[in-house]
Amino acid sequence: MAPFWYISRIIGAAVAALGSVIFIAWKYYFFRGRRYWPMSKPWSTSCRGPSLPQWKSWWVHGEDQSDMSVLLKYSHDKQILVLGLDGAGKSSILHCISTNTVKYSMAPTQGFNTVYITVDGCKLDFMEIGGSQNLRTYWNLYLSKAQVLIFVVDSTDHVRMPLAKQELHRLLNEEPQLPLVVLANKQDQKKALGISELHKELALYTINDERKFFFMATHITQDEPHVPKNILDFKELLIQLLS
Ligand SMILES: Nc1nc2c(ncn2[C@@H]2O[C@H](COP(=O)(O)OP(=O)(O)OP(=O)(O)O)[C@@H](O)[C@H]2O)c(=O)[nH]1
Ligand SMILES: [Mg+2]
Repeated sequence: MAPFWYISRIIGAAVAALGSVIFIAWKYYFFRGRRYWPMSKPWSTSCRGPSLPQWKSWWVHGEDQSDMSVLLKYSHDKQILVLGLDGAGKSSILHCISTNTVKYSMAPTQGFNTVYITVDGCKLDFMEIGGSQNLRTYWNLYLSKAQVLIFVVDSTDHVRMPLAKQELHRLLNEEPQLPLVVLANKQDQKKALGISELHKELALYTINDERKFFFMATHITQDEPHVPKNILDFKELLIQLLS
């Protein structure tokens, strides 16, 4: 009986050890291909999965809102919502403007992706929500807290242009006053639609006069050693718009 008990203890320990190894391997596999910029960087946070972002500066969550110091703490932050279909280039653009380096994002944003920049003591918080179909249902939830909506379009995606238009106008109907910047991205590509074509395809002529509206061509090419001028212009526009 004793050897059997001894062997069963050894098997039990082996199964536990194997379980740990499988768990570690699974964690490694799950996080290895993430699109998010490393968590160690102070300007970036991100989250996976279906849970909604708990972004403190996005709304004063879980704090006593009657306390004026709390309100003051967040009053200088500007929230910028970055949306657009999957693959449009949202993460790549955010990386570029927050780090001043050019690098394509490596994997689709599975949840949300936040970065910030500080300009003259004012913090600009960017929140990208992934553009895949399941995440688009969350887009509306963040509109009311945003000071500006950036909508990024892949200018080469002719097939999904009607879908991009539909999603954009759905958002615009929700917030008729919210300032809007549409970025016609991937303009480095030969098959990219031009600005006037996109203006028509996206029915941007229907945007009402009450809304502040800007339409810009952008591209990020990894071959270029420096941040493209169009991205710097976009950053400057945002600073002007929010100051
Ligand atoms: N040629 C070209 N490719 C670009 C440009 N911007 C982004 N890309 C490419 O498009 C891919 C998708 O870009 P992302 O930044 O991940 O797109 P996204 O909008 O964040 O996509 P989701 O996170 O899935 O919603 C990148 O991996 C790049 O390969 C651009 O201006 N020009
Ligand atoms: Mg992304």
